[in-house]
Amino acid sequence: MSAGTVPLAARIRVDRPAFEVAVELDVPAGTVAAVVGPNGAGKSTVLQVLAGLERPASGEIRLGERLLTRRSPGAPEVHVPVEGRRVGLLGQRPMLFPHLSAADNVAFGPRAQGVDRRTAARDARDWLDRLGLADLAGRRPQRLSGGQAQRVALARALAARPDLLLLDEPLAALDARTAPEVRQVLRGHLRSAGTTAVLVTHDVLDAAVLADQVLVLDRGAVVDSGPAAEVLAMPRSAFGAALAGVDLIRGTVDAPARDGELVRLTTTTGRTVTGIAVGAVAAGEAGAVFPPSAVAVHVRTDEGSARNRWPAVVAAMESVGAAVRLWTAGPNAVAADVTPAAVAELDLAPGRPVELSVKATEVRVHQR
Ligand SMILES: Nc1ncnc2c1ncn2[C@@H]1O[C@H](COP(=O)(O)OP(=O)(O)OP(=O)(O)O)[C@@H](O)[C@H]1O
Repeated sequence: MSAGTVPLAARIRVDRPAFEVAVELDVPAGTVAAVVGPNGAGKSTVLQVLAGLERPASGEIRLGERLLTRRSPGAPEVHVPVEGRRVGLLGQRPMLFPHLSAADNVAFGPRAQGVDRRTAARDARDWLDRLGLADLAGRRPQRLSGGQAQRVALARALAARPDLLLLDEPLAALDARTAPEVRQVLRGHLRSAGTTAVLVTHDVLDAAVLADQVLVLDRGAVVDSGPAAEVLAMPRSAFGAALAGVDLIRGTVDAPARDGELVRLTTTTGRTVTGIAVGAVAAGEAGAVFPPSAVAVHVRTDEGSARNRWPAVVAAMESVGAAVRLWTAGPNAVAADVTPAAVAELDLAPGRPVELSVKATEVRVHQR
């Protein structure tokens, strides 16, 4: 962590036509928080408010010792304007100045802050060098590839030495070959320089590779949050489970269990799921998580109730690599991976009644 690295603490409420966006964010100095969630959940709204482009209905934003925003009854309003916040923003598109070279684009921020021309030029070269772009310093943006331009944009954002870096889908516009390369550059920088950052992404890989903590936003509310590894391994929300590529069934546990013991939960529709307790599980709400590859699909027999065997109806199917992923219909829908041969043999298609089974040893029951 560099000496100037500071933590972010934000509590904000923003009114939107359909709902209120209410988020509390605590990002320790030098760490990265990823904000994920369905379209329209309020992710960009959070970044807009952090950047100072929009005032919240109420709330407070602190960056280290500095109070950037305050709107609360009885206290004078504080709103540090965008240019005074020391907050950098990297969006999907690089938005470089077309008439300036890569180096001049990077030097622009420091120059605007009053840094002398020679120092700004030297710093710009240093940043380009660090991001592996030294050879491209003299190039204009139209002669850069998408990945190179995005790295220049990152250098430009960093050269202004922001206390907080906001990343809004920074890799979304890059092709499948370039995105991993820029992701690595970003990761290297975020780890070594220890920049405090908030990242909005739709890509689970970004969250897994770049983030220390993950917040899942749905209709403006935080429905899950915690260390990235935990949120992805043991999601609490349907969106988090879909993002992590696992099945999640929520229900209630009535007999507590210790770590590693078998424990049973019952859903609101009366289905029971048995799995292995992860940590101590108390009576009350819990989630059962398992990979789609652990779900076996059978022809429906309606033969009683073996453990973790449920009737279901196929709702949708899609090829995923060499497997076929199917989703079942209704509440507690699950995804199951089957072979193309099984699809033919069981005559699987949307609308088809089937039976699903999962071994209890493949199910993890958690109460994060
Ligand atoms: N300036 C605005 N004024 C009023 N409503 C807005 C404004 N910006 C966005 N909204 C609405 O607020 C809600 C949240 O939008 P927001 O862009 O924050 O979501 P998001 O999670 O970033 O979505 P996406 O993943 O599609 O980018 C949406 O319903 C959107 O239509």
